[in-house]
Amino acid sequence: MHRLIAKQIAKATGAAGAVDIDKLAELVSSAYEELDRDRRRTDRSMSLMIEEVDTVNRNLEQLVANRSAELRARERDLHAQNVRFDVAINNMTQGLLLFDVTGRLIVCNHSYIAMYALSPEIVRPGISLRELILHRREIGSFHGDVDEYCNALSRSMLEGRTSHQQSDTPDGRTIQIVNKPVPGGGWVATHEDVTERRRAEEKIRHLAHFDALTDLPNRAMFHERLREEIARATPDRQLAVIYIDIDEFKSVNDTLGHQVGDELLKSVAGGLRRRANANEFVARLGGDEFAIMQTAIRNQAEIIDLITRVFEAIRTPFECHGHRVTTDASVGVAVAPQHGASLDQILKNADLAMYAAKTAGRKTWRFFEPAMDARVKARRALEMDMRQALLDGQFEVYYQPCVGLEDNRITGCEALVRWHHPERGMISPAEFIPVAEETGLINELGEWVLDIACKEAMTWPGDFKLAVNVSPVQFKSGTLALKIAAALAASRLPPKRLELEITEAVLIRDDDAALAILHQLRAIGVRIALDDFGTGYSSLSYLQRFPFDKIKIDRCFVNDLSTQGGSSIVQAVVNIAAARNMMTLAEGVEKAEQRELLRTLGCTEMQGFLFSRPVPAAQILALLQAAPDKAVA
Ligand SMILES: Nc1nc2c(ncn2[C@@H]2O[C@H](COP(=O)(O)O[C@H]3[C@@H](O)[C@H](n4cnc5c(=O)[nH]c(N)nc54)O[C@@H]3COP(=O)(O)O)[C@@H](O)[C@H]2O)c(=O)[nH]1
Repeated sequence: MHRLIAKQIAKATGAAGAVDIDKLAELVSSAYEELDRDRRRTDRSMSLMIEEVDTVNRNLEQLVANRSAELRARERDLHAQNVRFDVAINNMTQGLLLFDVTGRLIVCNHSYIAMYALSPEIVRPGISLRELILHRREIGSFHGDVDEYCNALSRSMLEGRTSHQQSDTPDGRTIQIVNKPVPGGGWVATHEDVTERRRAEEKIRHLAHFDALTDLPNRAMFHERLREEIARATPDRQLAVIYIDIDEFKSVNDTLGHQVGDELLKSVAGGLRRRANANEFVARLGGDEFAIMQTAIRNQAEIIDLITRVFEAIRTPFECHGHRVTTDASVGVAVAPQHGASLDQILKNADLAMYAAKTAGRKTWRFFEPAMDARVKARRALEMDMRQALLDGQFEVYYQPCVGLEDNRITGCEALVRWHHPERGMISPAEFIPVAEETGLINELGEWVLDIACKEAMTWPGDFKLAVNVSPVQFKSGTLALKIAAALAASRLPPKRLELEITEAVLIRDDDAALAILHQLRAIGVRIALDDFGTGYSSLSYLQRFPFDKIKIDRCFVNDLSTQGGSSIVQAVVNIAAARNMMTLAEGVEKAEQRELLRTLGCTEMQGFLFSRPVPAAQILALLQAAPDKAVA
C-alpha cells in the first residue's frame, strides 16, 4: 500500500480500530487536490524552464553567429594584411629574409631572389640557412666556406649579436648584409645593393683629393704627401718641391676663351704626368699652378733633369679649336731639409723661388735663396714707404716730348711719374708701379699724376698734347671716367689735348667694362693710345676691339729695326694702323738711324732719348716755350 494511503487510513481509524470512511474520503480528496496543485505548479515550472531554455538557445545561436561573422571579418582582415605585407616586402629594394630559431626560412622576398638570381623553387619557406647558402654557392653568388659561414652566423644570432658584412658579387656589385636577431628567437636578414652609394662615396673621396679638370692630385693631397715625405727627408735623401706657374695663362683664357684655357691646363697636366718618374708626384694646386714633389734625390742634377722635362712638357705646342697654343712657365724650387724642415717653410720657399723666376722675366726657373725672402720683405717695405710718400709729396711728374716724324715738331709730351725717396734717392717707376698696382695704391697715385699733369699742361704754350699712363688696375675702380672728367674740368684742359695710354692688359682683364669706359672717354673727346704694342699675347686682336687713335710701337721693335725681320714687323704695324686711321708712335728711339728708318717706314711720331729724356715740369715748359712751332729734330 502507498505510504500516503496508509497514513490517511491511520488518521481516519478511530481508537477502537474502526475506519471513518468520511474522514478518509476527505483526507483522500484533499490529497488529490494537493496533488493537482502540485501538477499545475510543475507544469508551470516546466513551461517556464522550456521558455528560458529557448531564450538561452536563441542567445547562444546569436552569439555563435556574431562570433562566426567576427572570425570571418578577422580572416578577411588577416588576408588583406598578408597581401599588403607581401606587396610591401616584395617591393622593397632590399632583399629580406626571416629565419626561425632553428635557422629555417620563414619569409623571403622577391628582391632577395632577384639580387642573387636564385631559384624560387629552392628558396622557399622551410629551407635551412645551410641549404640556402649551398644553393647560392652553386649559382656562384657565394664563394666562402658554407659550413663556416652558417656556423658563425648561427652562433652570433644565438648570442644576440647583429652581424654586418659587405660582399662583392661576381658581376661587380657590392651588397651590404645585416643579420639581426629578433625577440623570441630567429633573425631577420637584409641584403642591400650599395654599389651606387659606394661609387658615389668613392667619387666624393676622389674629388676631395683630385682636381676635377686634370685628374691630378689636388693641393690637399699634395700637402698630405709632402708632409709625410718631409718627415723622412735627410741630407742624404733629399726632397725637392717644384712650383710651376704657367706664364700668361690669363691671356690665353681671356683672349682664346675658357675652353682653350681648360684644354691648355689638361695638356700641361698630361705632359707633366707622362714625363714624371716613379719618385715624382705631380699635382695641380689650383688655377694655373702645378707642383711636383721629387723624393729620394741624390744630387742636384736629378732636379735639373726634372726641370728640363717640366719645360719640355709645358713648351710643347698643342692644337685646340683651331688654335696652336704655345706657353711657358715660371718655376721655383725648394729643397728639404736644406731649405726648410716644415711643410709651410718648404712651400713658402718654393713660392718665393717661383716669384723670383717671374720677376726675372718669366720663362725660367730659380732655386730658393735666403735673399729672396729679404727681397719680399723689401717689397713690403717699399709699399709702406709709398703710402707715406703719397702723404709727404715725394712724387713728381716728369715729361718726355713726342716728336712728329714728318715735320720734326713736338706734338706733345708723356707724363712719367718719379719718386724722390728720402733715403734711397730717385726710385724708378719700373720698380714701384708694379707694387702700386699690386696694392691698389696706383688708384691714388694715378689720380694724382693726372690732376698735376692736366694742370701743368695748361701752362704750356699752344695746344701740345698730354699723354698720361693709365694702369689696368685703375679701370677696375669703376670711377675712372668720372675722375678723368673731374681732372679736365678742374684744370680746364680741353679733352682733345688729353691722350690716355693703356696697355693690352686693360682689355684682357675686364673686357666689356673697360670697353664701356673707353667709349665714354672717347665720347667726351679724350684720345686713346695702345701702349707697348706687340709685347702682349694677342696684340692684333685688340685693334679689332677698340678704334684706338694711336699705336705705340714697343721699344724692343725699335731696337731690332736694323735687322731685316725687325723692320718688316714695324712696317706691318704702320700699315695696319694706317688702314685704320690710327697714328703710330715708335718708343725708345735712341739713334738717328732708327729715326730715319722709322720715317721711311711711314711711322707718324717718335719718342726717345735721341730727342729728350723725361724732364721735370719746369724744363719741359722751357723746351716747349722755346720751340712752340718750330722743327726740333
Ligand atoms: N700707370 C702708370 N705707369 C707709369 C707712370 N709713369 C711711368 N709709368 C710706367 O713705368 C714704366 C717705367 O717708366 P719710366 O722709367 O718713366 O720709363 C719711360 C721712359 O723713361 C722710357 N724711355 C723713353 N725713351 C726711352 C729710350 O729712348 N730708351 C729707353 N731705354 N727708355 C726710354 O720708357 C718709359 C715709357 O714707357 P711707356 O709708358 O711705355 O711709353 C713704364 O712702363 C711707364 O709706362 C704713371 O704715372 N702711371
